[in-house]
Parts: sequence; C-alpha cells; structure tokens
Amino acid sequence: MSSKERALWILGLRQRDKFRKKQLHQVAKRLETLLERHSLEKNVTVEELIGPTKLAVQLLKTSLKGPAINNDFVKIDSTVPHEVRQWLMSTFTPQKISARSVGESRRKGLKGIVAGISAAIRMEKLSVSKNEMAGLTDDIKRQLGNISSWNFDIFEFSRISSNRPLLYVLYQSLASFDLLADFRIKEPVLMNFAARIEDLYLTNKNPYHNDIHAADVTQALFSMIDLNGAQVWLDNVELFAALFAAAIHDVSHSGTTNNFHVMTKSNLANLYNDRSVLENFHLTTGFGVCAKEESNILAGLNDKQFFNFRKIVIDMVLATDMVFHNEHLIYFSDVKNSPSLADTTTVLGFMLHSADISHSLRPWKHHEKMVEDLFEEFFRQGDKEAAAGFTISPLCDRATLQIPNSQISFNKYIIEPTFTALTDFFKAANDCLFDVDGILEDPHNSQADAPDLAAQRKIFKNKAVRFEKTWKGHLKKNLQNWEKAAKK
Ligand SMILES: Nc1nc2c(ncn2[C@@H]2O[C@H](COP(=O)(O)O)[C@@H](O)[C@H]2O)c(=O)[nH]1
Ligand SMILES: [Zn+2]
Repeated sequence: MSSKERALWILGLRQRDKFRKKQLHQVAKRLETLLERHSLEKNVTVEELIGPTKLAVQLLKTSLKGPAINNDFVKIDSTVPHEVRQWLMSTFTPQKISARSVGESRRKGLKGIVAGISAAIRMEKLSVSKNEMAGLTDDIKRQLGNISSWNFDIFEFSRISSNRPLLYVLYQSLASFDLLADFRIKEPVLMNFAARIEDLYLTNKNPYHNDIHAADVTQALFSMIDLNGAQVWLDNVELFAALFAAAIHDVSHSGTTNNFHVMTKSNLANLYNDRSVLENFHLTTGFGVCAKEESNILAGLNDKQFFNFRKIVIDMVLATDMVFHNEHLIYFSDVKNSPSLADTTTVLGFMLHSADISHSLRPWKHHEKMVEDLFEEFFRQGDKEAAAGFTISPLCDRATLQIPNSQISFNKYIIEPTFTALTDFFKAANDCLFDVDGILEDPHNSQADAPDLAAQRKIFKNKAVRFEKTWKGHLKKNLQNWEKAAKK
C-alpha cells in the first residue's frame, strides 16, 4: 500500500472522530436551547426532546467516557455445579474496591491508527525480517519460523530450546517487529534480561505459573497481533510494551492466588494493600530486572517513550487480574461499535488478558497439558489451605473436584465470550481502518483511491475472520473432549 493510501485512511478516521464531536456539540446546543425555552416559555413538548436526547445518548455511549459497569454480566445457568459457580463469581466478578476501572482508564483513542503511516510498514517488514540470533540450532530456527502460528507447540519448543522457551520467544517476537533495532536493544542485554526473567519464573517450581506459561502467553499475544493485523494500528512503543508486559506478567509467581495472599495476610498482600497483589508484584519484579545496566532493555527509550511504555505495561499487567474480566467484556461489547474511539492501552490490556487464558483455544494436547498443570497448582494451594485449617478455595480440593465439568463452565462462561468480544473488536477495527466511504466523504479524496482501499479492507477483515475460525474450531473440539470426559 502506498503512503498516500495510508494517509487517506488515517484522514478518514480523523474526519469520523471530528464528525462525531461536531454532532455531539450540535446536539448539546439543541438540548440547551430547548431547556432555555422551557425555563422561559414552558412550552417544550416531550416529542421535541426525544430526538436530540436519543442522539445524545447514542453519541455519549460511544464517547470518551466509557460504559457504565453492570455487575450482572455473567448469567450462569442452574446446571453449573455449586463450587464452579462460586469460583466463577468470586474470581471473575468486578469488585467494588477495584483499583482500576476500564471506564476510568486514560483514553487516547486508537491513536495507533492515526500514527499508522509508519506502523503499516511493519506489515511488510514482518515477512522479510532477517533478524537472527547467533548460535541458534536448526530446530529452534525452524520452530521460530512458525512464531505467528496459533498452533505453535510451546511444550515441544521448550524441549528443543533446552528449557529456554521464554528467552527465544521474546527475542523472536521483538525482532520480528524490528523493535531491537528501533530501540537499540543489544543482543547480550536482551539475553541477560530474558534469562533473568525466565530464571525468576522457575524459582518457585510452579507446575503452571512458570516460564512455559509466560512463553505461551507472549507467543499467543504476538500471534494475535500478527494474525489480526493489529501491528498496523499499534505504534512501536505500544508493540514493545505489549510484548514486555506479556513476558513479565506472572514473573516470580507464588503458585497461589491473590485471595490466598489476602487470607493468609502475606507480606505481599501487606505491601500491595490487598489490591491486585500478584500483578503489582510481577510489575515491580519485571521493571526491577531493568534496573541493572546489563539487563536494561529499556535504556534506548527516551523519557517520553519510557513513561508511555511504563504506563502501558502497568495497565496491561494489572488487566490480567481476573477481577476486571467483566468490566473488560462490557467495555468491548460497547467499543466494537466505534473502534476508532477505543483506548489503545485498554485494548492491549484485554488482549493480554485474553492471551493469558487462551490455551483453551489451542490444540487439545496443548490445552490438556496446561489444564493438568494448572489444577496441580490449584490442588497444592488446597493442600496448604487444608493443612492450615482454612476452608479450601473453590477448584482447589483434589479430593472432590471434577475437572471436566469445571472446564466446560470455564469455556462457556469465560473463554467463549472473551474471544467473541475480542474478534468482534478486531473485525470492527479492521473495517474502520479502511473505511472507504468515510474517506471518500472528503471532497479532497479521489474516487480513484477507492478500489485499492476496498481490497485492503477485505484482506484485513478476512484476517480477523480466519482467526475466529481457527479458535472456534479448537474450542469446539476441546469442549467435545471435556464433555466426553465428564460422562466417564
Ligand atoms: N478453571 C480454569 N481457570 C483457568 C484456566 N486457564 C486459566 N485460568 C484462570 O485464569 C487465570 C489466568 O491468570 P494468570 O495471570 O494467573 O495466569 C489463572 O490463574 C486461572 O485462575 C482453565 O483452563 N481453567
Ligand atoms: Zn498468566
């Protein structure tokens, strides 16, 4: 695509935002006039008010304020076992004390779209990226060549990379977007950083929250970005922040839940005041690794970039606290109607949250192993709770839990709605990127630009559609397998 074409769709988006703001001003003025008339003459009819009020509501809903939060979002049917229902409600329901609300987050719009002229070039770069780390074996190279694939086998990759899956996945995903060159990250510094983070994931010997999970989530996020063409509307700092956040999002995990920290009055719960205890800890630990010069991969960012990067990473990792799950879903069910008004950081947070639970949409072997590891970790927490005389947390009792039934509910109530919202957003964002009509509304743009833009629009829309088809296929098979297992 030529830079002129890119400039045209960016122009189209700006015009659309301007148009919405103008509409909002107009409707506010109209309502103001009616109110003034009402206070003077008392002759305003309800019919006169309905039209502008409806328009105002519609515009406000898609405006920068974000939607109201509704706690009834998850409606769980009566067939779900009591323990699973309890777990769903306590883990994924917004808390009154939530430290951060999607509706309150800083909103800068999908600014990446506006800054997309240079970002679009990344699409072309991705396929020709020649970055290659020294000393890679042929096996590692071959597997890394598949890093965009949704079927990437992280367990096999961990084996062939001699238990360094995170190090190589992080390296390859940064290199694929040319971020190593853009932020002047030297290879030895990246190696020090990635190896230190990977080691920290291993210190507690967790069955699930370890370096394989971190590598899996980083690869899932990379794949999600690439398969949906999101690198077009993300700028370099946003891409770097997203991959960094994925890599550190569970670093030094204790193998127990936030609730466990709060209930046991742990040092971490005290340090972080019971709010998103683990997520805050992962952030402090991850940024802490960059405090040492030899592992500071952020040294090439200027101050403005650094503070922007840090804000994105913090928001993204905090968004992996499951208590924000419903807030995210509500935000996305609304923002898909006006993706150009979406806040990029909130979108990235939702993408990381989705990547964090995405193993349910991977091939069965991959998903099955992740579930086995996750439940072993849950059960170890249950053992600790039992030993300390606490009530065993939902899903943590190895003596009673029926894993297949709980997985059916998890997939139905958490996974499917999450990925439906995410793909709907991607489709809408891709549509709006190449909004041919919007662009041609401007008399300065020529009809001759339309055919190419229409073709690009189709290509991008198809990307999100293909991604949806892939995850839906895996989800269906995985659900069938859990249903079979539940009947045994
Ligand atoms: N019952 C299930 N819960 C799951 C599954 N996969 C993930 N999860 C839950 O989500 C969080 C993810 O957040 P993290 O940052 O801690 O990784 C995890 O802790 C579980 O609570 C699943 O397949 N079944
Ligand atoms: Zn995680």
